[in-house]
Amino acid sequence: MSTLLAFEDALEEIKHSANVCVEQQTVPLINAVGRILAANVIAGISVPPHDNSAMDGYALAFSDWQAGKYFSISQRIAAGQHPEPLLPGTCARIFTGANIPAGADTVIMQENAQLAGDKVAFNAQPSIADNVRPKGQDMQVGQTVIKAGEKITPIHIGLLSSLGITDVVVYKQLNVGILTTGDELVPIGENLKAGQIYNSNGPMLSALVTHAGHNVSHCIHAADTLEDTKAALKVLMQSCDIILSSGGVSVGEEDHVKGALDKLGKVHLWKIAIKPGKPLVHATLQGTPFLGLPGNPSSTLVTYHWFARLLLSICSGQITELPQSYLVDAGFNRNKIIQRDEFLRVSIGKDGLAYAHPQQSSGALLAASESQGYLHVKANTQVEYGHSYPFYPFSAF
Ligand SMILES: Nc1nc2c(c(=O)[nH]1)N[C@H]1C(S)=C(S)[C@@H](COP(=O)(O)OP(=O)(O)OC[C@H]3O[C@@H](n4cnc5c(N)ncnc54)[C@H](O)[C@@H]3O)O[C@H]1N2
Ligand code: MOO
Repeated sequence: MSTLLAFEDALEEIKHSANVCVEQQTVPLINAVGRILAANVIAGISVPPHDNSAMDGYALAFSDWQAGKYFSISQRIAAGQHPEPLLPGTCARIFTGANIPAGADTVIMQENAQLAGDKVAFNAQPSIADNVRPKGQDMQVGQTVIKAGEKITPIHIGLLSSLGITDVVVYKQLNVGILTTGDELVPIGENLKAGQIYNSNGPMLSALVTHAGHNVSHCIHAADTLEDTKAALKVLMQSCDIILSSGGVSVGEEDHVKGALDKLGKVHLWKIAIKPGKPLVHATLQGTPFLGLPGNPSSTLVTYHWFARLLLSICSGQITELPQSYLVDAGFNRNKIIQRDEFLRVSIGKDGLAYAHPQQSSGALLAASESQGYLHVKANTQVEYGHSYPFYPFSAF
C-alpha cells in the first residue's frame, strides 16, 4: 500500500505536467459558445455608449426642479434618436433607452408627472441623476471583460455582442483519442456470447469528453495483447493531441497498457491511493499526454472526473479550478477503514444529510446514475453519523 501515491499528490503531479497543446484560431462569435478564449477581450467601446434613460418619463436639469413648477416640453426623444441640447428651463419627453440630452441630468418617470395641457409638473422631489444610466455603467472602454482561458458561455456571447465583437480568438478543440481494452468486450449493437459484456466505458468516455467541449477524434479497441495495445497506441499518438484509455492498467498478465507505455513512452505515475480508481497511470508518449483509467466502470468514471477532466482542461487552454465541494453531514455510519481516499456515491436526503448508495462496487455504474455526487472520505477514516465530509455534486465536474 505504501507504493500508492496520495490523492492530492497525484492531482498536483498531473496539474504541473500539463501544458496547452492546441493552437489558436479565429471563429465567428456566433459559433464560439463552449470554446476556450485564447486572448483577453478588451472593451473597444463603453456600454452603454451614452448616458440614457432607464424609464419612460421626462428629462430635466435637476437644478431647475421646483415643486409645483410647470415645465414646457421642448423635445421628444425616442430610443435610437440623437437629441438636441435641452432648452434651459424646459424638460424633454424621453423613453427608456433614449440618450439624455446635453443640459439634462435627471429623469422623472411618467407615473410621477402631472400633465396639464402641453406642460408638465413634478411634485415629488427627485434626486439628482434619478433614472439615468450613465455612459460605461456596464463596461468601460479599455476594460478587460473576459480573460484568456475562460470557456465562452451564452452570457459571454451577449456581452461580446454588446461590444460589437464579431469574431473571437479561441483555442482549437482538443482532439482526444480513446482506447478501450479487453477481449471480453463487445460493441453495442452486437449480440453477447458467453463470457462477453458490452463495452460501456468507450461510449461513456466519449460522452464525457464531448460534454466537456472537446473533440473525440479516434475510438480504438485493442485486444489483450502487448502487440495490439502498442499498435493502437502508435496510431493514437500520431493522430491525437491527448489519449485516454480504459482497462488493462492493473497487474494481471492480461493487462498490457502499462507494459506498452513502458516500451513506447515515459510513465510518470502509476497507482493512487483512491477507491475506486487505484491503478490509474499517467504517461507521455513522445510528447502526447496519456492517461490510462482503470476498466471497472465506476473507477473509469471517478478517475475521469478527478484526473482526465483536469488534464484535458489544462491541455485545451482552459483556466482550471478543482471542483467546488460543500461540507455535508453523513446520514450513516461506516466502520470500515481503508488506506485509500474513498469517493462514495451518495445522495442528499430531504434532511440535508448524505446517504451512501448501498452498491459501492467499482464494477457497478447504476449506483452512480442513482446518486448525486461523491462524498470524499479520507484514507484511514471512518464515516460517523452527523460528522461532516466534503461533498462534490456531479455537476461540479
Ligand atoms: N491482483 C490484483 N488485481 C487487481 C488489482 C490489484 O491491485 N491486484 N486492482 C483491482 C482494481 S482496484 C481495479 S480498479 C481493477 C482495474 O483493472 P484494469 O484497469 O486492468 O481493468 P481490466 O482488468 O481491464 O478490467 C476491469 C473490469 O472492468 C471491466 N471493463 C474493462 N473495460 C471495460 C469497458 N470498456 N466497458 C465495460 N467494462 C469494462 C472488465 O470487464 C473488468 O471486469 O483491477 C483490479 N484487479
Ligand atoms: O481501485 Mo478499483 O477501482 O477499486 O476496483
